[in-house]
Amino acid sequence: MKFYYFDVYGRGEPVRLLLTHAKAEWEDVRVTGPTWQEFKADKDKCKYGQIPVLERDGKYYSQSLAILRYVSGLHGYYPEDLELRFQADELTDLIAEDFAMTIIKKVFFVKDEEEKKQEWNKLLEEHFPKHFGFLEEQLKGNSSHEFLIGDSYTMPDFVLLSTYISHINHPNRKDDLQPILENYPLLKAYYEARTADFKDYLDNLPECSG
Ligand SMILES: N[C@@H](CCC(=O)N[C@@H](CS)C(=O)NCC(=O)O)C(=O)O
Repeated sequence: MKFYYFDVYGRGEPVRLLLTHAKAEWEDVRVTGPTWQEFKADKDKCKYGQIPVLERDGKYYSQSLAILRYVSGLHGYYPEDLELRFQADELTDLIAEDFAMTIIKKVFFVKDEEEKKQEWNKLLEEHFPKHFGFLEEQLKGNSSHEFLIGDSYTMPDFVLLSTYISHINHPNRKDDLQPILENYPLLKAYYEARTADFKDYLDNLPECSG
């Protein structure tokens, strides 16, 4: 398998984490400049002119969350039970779209520095406490408290872990976010335990802006 994405965490990191945890055979292809223009123009590989794209056995797959579901199914992280599968989908959409993409849209895509600062402060006051609260409740309601669903990794765990890399422990953002996390003890313990599972990966992780 080859996973094509820019040299950022963004929409690609959950898939990278999942394939790493699964010990899958895969190549992390970080597309840049001229390679990107060439790849984007190739409609057989990059159907929608956007990445992430997954290549497997000569086929190309698009859309980050569809790819995530696909590799989750391949590697046993997508529950068979319909109710649990719904929970996995629900949490994945909540974390990937409502929690993480909102941060990107409200802050990273804003060009004006003053406006960016104001939006970031608003996220610190409202967005992070709200989403940390949702996640704390989910962990509280799960008998193991160690994972989002059941007692082992499922798809949304990789999405949540990727928020730690992109935001909560990111050198540019952790001083603002870690004090807020102190109010959510189960979530804090979750991040500590889960990142410990990825120690080697995290020690060798390329530093990206987000
Ligand atoms: N809904 C798509 C969105 C993909 C997307 O917006 N990709 C961005 C990078 S995060 C991209 O390829 N941007 C370059 C471009 O559109 O030319 C997904 O989730 O995969």
